[in-house]
Amino acid sequence: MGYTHPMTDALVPRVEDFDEISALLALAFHGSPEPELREVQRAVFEPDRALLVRDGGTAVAHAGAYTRELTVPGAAVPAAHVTMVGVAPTHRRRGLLTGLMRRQLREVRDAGREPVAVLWASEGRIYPRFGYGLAAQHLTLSCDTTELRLPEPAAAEGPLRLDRPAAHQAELARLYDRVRADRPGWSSRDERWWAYVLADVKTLRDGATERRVLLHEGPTGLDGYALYRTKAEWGRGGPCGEVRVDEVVAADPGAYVALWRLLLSIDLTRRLSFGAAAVDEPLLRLVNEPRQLGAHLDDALWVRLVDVPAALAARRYAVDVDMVVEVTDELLPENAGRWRLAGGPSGATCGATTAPAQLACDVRALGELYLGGAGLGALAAAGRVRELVPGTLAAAGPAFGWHRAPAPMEVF
Ligand SMILES: CC(=O)SCCNC(=O)CCNC(=O)[C@H](O)C(C)(C)COP(=O)(O)OP(=O)(O)OC[C@H]1O[C@@H](n2cnc3c(N)ncnc32)[C@H](O)[C@@H]1OP(=O)(O)O
Repeated sequence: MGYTHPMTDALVPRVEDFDEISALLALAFHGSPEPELREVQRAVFEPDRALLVRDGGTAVAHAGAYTRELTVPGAAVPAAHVTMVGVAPTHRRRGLLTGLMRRQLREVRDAGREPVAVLWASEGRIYPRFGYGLAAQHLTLSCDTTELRLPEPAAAEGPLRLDRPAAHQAELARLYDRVRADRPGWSSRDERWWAYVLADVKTLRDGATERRVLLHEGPTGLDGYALYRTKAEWGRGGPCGEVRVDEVVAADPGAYVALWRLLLSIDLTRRLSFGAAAVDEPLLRLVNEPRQLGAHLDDALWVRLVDVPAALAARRYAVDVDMVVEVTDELLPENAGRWRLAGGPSGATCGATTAPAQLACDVRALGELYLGGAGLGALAAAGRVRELVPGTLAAAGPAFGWHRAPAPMEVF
């Protein structure tokens, strides 16, 4: 049986189809189906949220979603975490992805539970056409640690312990949840997600050690942890090993510095890499030579407002804002029209209005602004937001910002 139109032909797979989906994604991402990784991914797979296209019985296109919360400025909102998107090389550029994205967004919208969708894109050019805007960037650090010093501690730093991460899952989860509340871009992690995050697939270690957790004890218990591994290397000048940091979570500045002090000075290592640094990572404000952090800017989260008024009302705003915005949305026409947003640091409302608009933009620009990481002024300067009433940008710009930059953690 061949396919005719992916909007109608995409099926909701069964859990038993996972191996086939996994093989399709390995094909699309140029990997080989790897049994240990497959089991880790199977544990978080949500078949009832997935869409699978078959051609003559063979899986040729897939898109999935995870049910998680996303921290946004001042709140956490249910968000469809879109994932595992792939089309077989033999079936690309025939509109399969377009059909899957349209159907997925329609289903999320009609279910009415998640006002936004969020994803990591393999390539930035794929998702804007579906209304996704680049809402969060991140830094990858590649440092020569011999060039970096941290300030001496003002007071004695708490004790540090090293252990196997899995032995501390519940403690890590409690701390993560405490810190997550104030970090737009972090996603909720239930037990399954913690198992996913802590899984340490051997074939993905690239010659490095197993993953370790570094724990910092504050006066009232655990207040910081780092997940990392090391890789031994020897050169003509002697040891030149590498520290590979996956995650640093600290509820207290003292814990943060203590963790980094150890990570930056592990014996026999000379380099450190960290792929999940925030654009406003405190380390940039601590080291004596920020340039030597070797920071590289990358795109991270792409956000799509699925229900514009519900999404805009769900986040908070840095300062009071009251304005009317005219929105266009080709894929979800319910979002198009004029919306009055009235909000501030303690909450917001948003509803349809016939009042004249002060700003105009497409739904993608709103996705870009949603986590507080993109400037309204920058979008206006790019011609992507139009100021219809002079003065609106200056008044509304600060409202859409936030005191912390959005900073995603794991790639999902
Ligand atoms: C959230 C995630 O999982 S991100 C991971 C995405 N997956 C991958 O990168 C794996 C490898 N790539 C693929 O599997 C496929 O190429 C996909 C999924 C990116 C695209 O699937 P397709 O079915 O070929 O997309 P489709 O035919 O619907 O293309 C729609 C439009 O997007 C464009 N487009 C799609 N993918 C790309 C791309 N990678 N680069 C540039 N343009 C692209 C097409 O040219 C087309 O444009 P047009 O409408 O102007 O003709």
